[in-house]
Amino acid sequence: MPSMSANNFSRNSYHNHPNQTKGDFFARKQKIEQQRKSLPIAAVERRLVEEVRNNDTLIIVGETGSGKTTQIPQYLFKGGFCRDGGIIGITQPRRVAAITVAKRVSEECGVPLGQKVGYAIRFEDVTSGLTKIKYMTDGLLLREALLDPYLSKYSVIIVDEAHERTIHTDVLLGLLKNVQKARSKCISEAVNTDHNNSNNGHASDGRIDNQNNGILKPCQAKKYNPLKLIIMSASLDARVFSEYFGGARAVHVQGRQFPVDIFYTHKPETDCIDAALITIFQIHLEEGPGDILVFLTGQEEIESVERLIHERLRQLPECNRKLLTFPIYSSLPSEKQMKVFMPSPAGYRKVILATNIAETSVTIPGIKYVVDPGLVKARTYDPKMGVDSLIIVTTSKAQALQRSGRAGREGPGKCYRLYQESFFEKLTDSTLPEIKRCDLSNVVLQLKALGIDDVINFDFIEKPDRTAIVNSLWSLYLLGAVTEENKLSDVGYQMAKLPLDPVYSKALIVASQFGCLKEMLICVAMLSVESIFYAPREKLEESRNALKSFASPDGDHLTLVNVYRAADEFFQKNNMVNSKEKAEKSLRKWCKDNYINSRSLKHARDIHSQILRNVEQMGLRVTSCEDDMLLFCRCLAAAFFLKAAVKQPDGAYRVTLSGLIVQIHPSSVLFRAKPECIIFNELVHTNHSYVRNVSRIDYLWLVELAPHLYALQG
Ligand SMILES: Nc1ncnc2c1ncn2[C@@H]1O[C@H](COP(=O)(O)OP(=O)(O)OP(=O)(O)O)[C@@H](O)[C@H]1O
Repeated sequence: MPSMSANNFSRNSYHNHPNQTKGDFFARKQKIEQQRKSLPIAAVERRLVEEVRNNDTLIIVGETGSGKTTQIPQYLFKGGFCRDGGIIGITQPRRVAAITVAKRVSEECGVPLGQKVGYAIRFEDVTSGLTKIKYMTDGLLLREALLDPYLSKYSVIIVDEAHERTIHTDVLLGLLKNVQKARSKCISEAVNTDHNNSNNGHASDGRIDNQNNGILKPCQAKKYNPLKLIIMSASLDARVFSEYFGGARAVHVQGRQFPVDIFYTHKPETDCIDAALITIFQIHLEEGPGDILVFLTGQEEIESVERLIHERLRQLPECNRKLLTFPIYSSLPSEKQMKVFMPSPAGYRKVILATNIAETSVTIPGIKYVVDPGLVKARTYDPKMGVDSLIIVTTSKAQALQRSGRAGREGPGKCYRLYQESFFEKLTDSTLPEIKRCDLSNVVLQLKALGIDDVINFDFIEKPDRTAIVNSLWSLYLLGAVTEENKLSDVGYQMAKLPLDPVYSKALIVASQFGCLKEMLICVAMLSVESIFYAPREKLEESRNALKSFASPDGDHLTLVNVYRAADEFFQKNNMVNSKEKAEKSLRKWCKDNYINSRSLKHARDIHSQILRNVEQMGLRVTSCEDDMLLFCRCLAAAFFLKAAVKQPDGAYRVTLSGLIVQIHPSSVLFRAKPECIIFNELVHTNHSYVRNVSRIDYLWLVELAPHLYALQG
């Protein structure tokens, strides 16, 4: 093992715009005021507001930490952009950023969160009638467009961190371009519109009047102001966005608040984990105070680095052990995620072990050092096989820049890149847009529901792979969402209304016909959250035993239903004799005793209530199949027939549609039972192809219940 001093870094000074006045000794409010004033963006407040006034679309590129996300919405509010009742909406690619930035801005404005400043993410809306500055995920705004195609309540929409090019951002850009055109046209032409049609382009049942491939009809001129659109990032290629928006103006905000020194290694590193550990300890033992943020590829890597840090700490003298670790990754319960934002106790140094969830937008107080091995786990999708793979790839330059930008937000910072400078030069400028590497069924369904029938010719900023679109259309057709004429069917329209993946939406519709919607609602809610079961490495045996008490011989779906019902029964019993708070506290203890992730369960309960409301509004029949498990398993086959697999002589499984050979994931209750035929919800590729969330079915049910696919296969 290399010694702790093995990492040698060459220094590459990065930026120097020191402006470190920080009112440590003032009261918090004064300190915040001071901080705001010292942000580079504060110097150009007036100019920026003018630019927005003069341009309907504006691209703003400014260094990380310069104040774009937190300040621009406040400047625009002050500049009168909400005067006519309009809202300023800011989209973020990640939930954690939407939440934490909204919290910060509400604090800066001195108002409780959810009033003037709020946030909305899927299944969580912290806004009110008073909200004027609304942070949200890009996916959420996309769903809002389904109900309100003109996004009429917004006067300004800011697409932040556009360089990330998430699938939702790309689709949003196309929609926003459309909305903007329609709203401007309303004003300039003041066309003679049908004043009786108060639903603005929606047919009487709420559907978009789809005459012209989603191009919105000019609407009542008096009703809308033009939509101001701002595209923002620290690291985007302004030219691409400007061209897409017909030569939109781009402005660059110069300067950063604090410098970040970048260091590279002299030699290539062969073991990234070891190199990261060495660097963490170098910083801890040799550098001044300040917390450390380390970028790792996933939960497993984070857990092993955390374990190794604790092992190495034990070898150090007592006085050097004041180092605390905090993990953050997407499936971590959010109360644990939020712990990274708490200040470290006096005398201690915090090490945050993060995936790229902490890469953009967020400010983690106390971070002075960033350790960046230059790797990221990226999702890729093979449309032919229907396989989602998570593979480790090198970051782009844009990602490296974002990562280093997490330091230097409260004072000068340092970023240690665990690769050579020559390697950095070879990195691609930006990451491959998600739309080019993801399953598109959900997007295609949403676009169709928005009236865009010809998805292939939709004005994407960058066209997705044609095969991927065609395959998504094929799956939607098999699910009954799209007709043979390539139109959205009634079922498809119902599916698009639900905030779920198309297969899950379809499962709810099928279950109402089978008479087991109560069970399917639970099942879908539980499948929509990550990591219901909690299996700490040191208590694997105990957690497995706990799982056995809920396990159903029919598979993971009924096991999830059993967990949910047991928890609900426990809660209801307690709630009869105790207050709700006490009953919730007991439920958390029950979860802990049963190795269940209480936050995920709570999330599932919330999702359950929301989708229950949704299906009731849609008029679906919510009944239970009681003890008729056979009926429920048949329903699973009817709902999830697109993902079925048959056992092979060697115990592996052959996926019926693609022919791919897969294994049942060890976390499944059917891992050992190995039934003849299964349906599953998830196919992941790590070192093997695994299927997760698996249930036992009879192959003949597929032929009977999905004849359009299986009768042909014989
Ligand atoms: N939660 C917070 N706690 C303390 N300071 C904060 C917080 N959020 C923001 N700040 C301060 O405000 C500055 C500007 O943050 P902001 O997110 O607006 O920058 P940005 O230009 O959008 O950066 P990025 O491109 O990295 O998203 C930060 O550098 C930091 O000094």
